Amino acid sequence: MKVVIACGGTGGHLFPGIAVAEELLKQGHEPLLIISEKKVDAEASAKYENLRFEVMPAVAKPSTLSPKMIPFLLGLVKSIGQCKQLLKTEKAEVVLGMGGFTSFAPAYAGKKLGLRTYVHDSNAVPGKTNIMIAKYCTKVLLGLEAASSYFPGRDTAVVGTPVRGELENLPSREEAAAKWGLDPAKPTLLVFGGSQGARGLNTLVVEAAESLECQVLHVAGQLDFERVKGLVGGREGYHTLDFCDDMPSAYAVADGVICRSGASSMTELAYLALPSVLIPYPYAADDHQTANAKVFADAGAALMAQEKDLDGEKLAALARQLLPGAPEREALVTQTRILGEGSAVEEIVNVVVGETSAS
Ligand SMILES: CC(=O)N[C@H]1[C@@H](OP(=O)(O)OP(=O)(O)OC[C@H]2O[C@@H](n3ccc(=O)[nH]c3=O)[C@H](O)[C@@H]2O)O[C@H](CO)[C@@H](O)[C@@H]1O
Repeated sequence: MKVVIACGGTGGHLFPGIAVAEELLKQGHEPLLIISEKKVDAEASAKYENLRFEVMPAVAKPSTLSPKMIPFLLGLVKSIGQCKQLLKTEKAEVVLGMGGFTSFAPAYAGKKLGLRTYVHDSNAVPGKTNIMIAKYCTKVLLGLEAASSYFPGRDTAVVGTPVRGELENLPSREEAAAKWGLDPAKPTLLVFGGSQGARGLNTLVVEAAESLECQVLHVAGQLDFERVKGLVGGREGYHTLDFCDDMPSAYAVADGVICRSGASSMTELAYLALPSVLIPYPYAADDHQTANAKVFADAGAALMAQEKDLDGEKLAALARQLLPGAPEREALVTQTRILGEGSAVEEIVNVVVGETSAS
């Protein structure tokens, strides 16, 4: 079956799309991934030589009264035309949008051509674009049950969020520690701020680490890397990097994680049963990262704190609970593992290739 997957713009849309494409390929189907012109898409897709990618311009929607609205609408019309052409040339049978604005034109074009069309939303509070796209879709696929109420009258299915295939086989802790110049025998925290990094979180972690007895692998993000490196100085057992293109090795050395509550990051934590402190990105649309983090915190699968309520000392007290030997750690691991059960990739592929009629 020929399936076009629109998934660019951010790691949180791209990696789940790649995971679905890899499974489709394994099952003998023919996926094609539409990604955006953004650097993050080019970098992340480069290592998947087995997959076919098509770059399409995607412009984020400006606010309704913005003067940018007219060029945006013209761009959108053009983009829909290009997508229709691509779907026809590709002889696509199904369109799957992994969410966000890069999904709009492909999903709309697919609907107009009479193809089965799906959109996936991984957050507890779905994006406005996805709510808009939903009316052109055969079915809306959700990462978290909490999002169902935002799609009244639509056919929805809670399928979870796909995890990248490369996390199936982590390197050994020893190999991973050697890669980062860390000691495999020492407790280790992994810190990252989503695919775009996080200045406030970075500062808090550097402060907290001063009183923690553990190593730190800190992915600071490209924009904040030099500043964080300066703050850390030559501290032993503290490895800072700008972007991590080897998350399996990063997770393999970690006993616990401090990160934002983006849906893909959280899905990976659950899949690997890693305990975490989740610090929602304060400016995320509709505060959806707080809603995401609450799902894990309410299940006892993670600790959660707002950036504004934290200082170095408070964060250190939370992070200590993630380290081996801490009495709280075992329950967090158990609950996280429960949330990681089931395979979203399989469920999505079953829906996408299994259904036969458009609604
Ligand atoms: C600020 C914001 O609005 N972020 C949203 C964005 O997430 P964003 O893409 O920022 O974050 P996610 O947590 O969903 O995904 C991050 C992905 O990037 C990977 N990674 C991260 C750092 C790194 O150095 N290398 C690397 O590979 C992680 O392993 C993960 O797979 O889309 C998600 C899906 O709609 C939302 O849930 C997030 O809330």
